[in-house]
Amino acid sequence: MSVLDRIVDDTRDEVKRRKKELPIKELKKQIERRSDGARPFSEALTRPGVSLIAEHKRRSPSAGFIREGSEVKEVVQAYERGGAAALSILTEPFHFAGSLDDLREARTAARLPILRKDFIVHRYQLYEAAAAGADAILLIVAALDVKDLSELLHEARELDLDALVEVHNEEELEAALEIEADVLGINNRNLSDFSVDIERTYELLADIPAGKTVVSESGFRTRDQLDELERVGVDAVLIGETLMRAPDIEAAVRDLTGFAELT
Ligand SMILES: O=P(O)(O)OC[C@@H](O)[C@@H](O)c1c[nH]c2ccccc12
Repeated sequence: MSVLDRIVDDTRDEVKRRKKELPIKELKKQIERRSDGARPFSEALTRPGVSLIAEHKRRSPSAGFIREGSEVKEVVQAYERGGAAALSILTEPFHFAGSLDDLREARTAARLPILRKDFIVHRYQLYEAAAAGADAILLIVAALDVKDLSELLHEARELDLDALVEVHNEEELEAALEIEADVLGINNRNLSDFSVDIERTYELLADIPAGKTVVSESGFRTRDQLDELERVGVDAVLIGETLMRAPDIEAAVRDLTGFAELT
């Protein structure tokens, strides 16, 4: 069984448990009560230059603990000050040590739009995301069949959530285009064996029609790499590990975004 399959199985069990604990109709009430408006996620990615989606990730199956006991507030405020365009908050509990509380905390600590980074397999999770204050959700094509993918994408739109639809190969890209995803994520990391190859982005980019918003995900470290993405027309980049490991997070973000410090 691949790691992805295991995470998806764990997620299905966890969703069953949570649905009993807090029924979807309660989440709907919470969503109605939300007073603060949605923050535009996909718009934030299409500004000039490569937009940075900065990710909060305490641990990962490939790297183990990255920043143990990380304080969300501290990290996301450094991301915002450094010039990130949006936040990605890992909420998966068992393999990434994240939670929806992390997302809620990010929401109050910073003003940037937020992506709920998780393994979405059930509509319940969309309602959870909206209730916790997410502006966007991740849909991983490798984890879903086309019918579920399409239903989740449409239901997300009804909830005013943007969807980042993640692909890793041609076949997955075709599925994402078939369901008319607007925001496509090319994951350079293979979720079955964790190997990372940034070339993946350049290979798949050639088959993406004009008008789509493209995000390149995983494995980035330097400004030069981002310049190259900008040159070929990629809209945004998603970076986690490099930033979470940085001793001075704000400075690391500035180095990548070229965002000048105000004096
Ligand atoms: O930490 P990195 O190499 O900068 O990668 C970030 C992000 O792309 C990665 O965390 C990711 C991409 N797709 C995912 C799906 C689930 C969990 C995590 C991910």
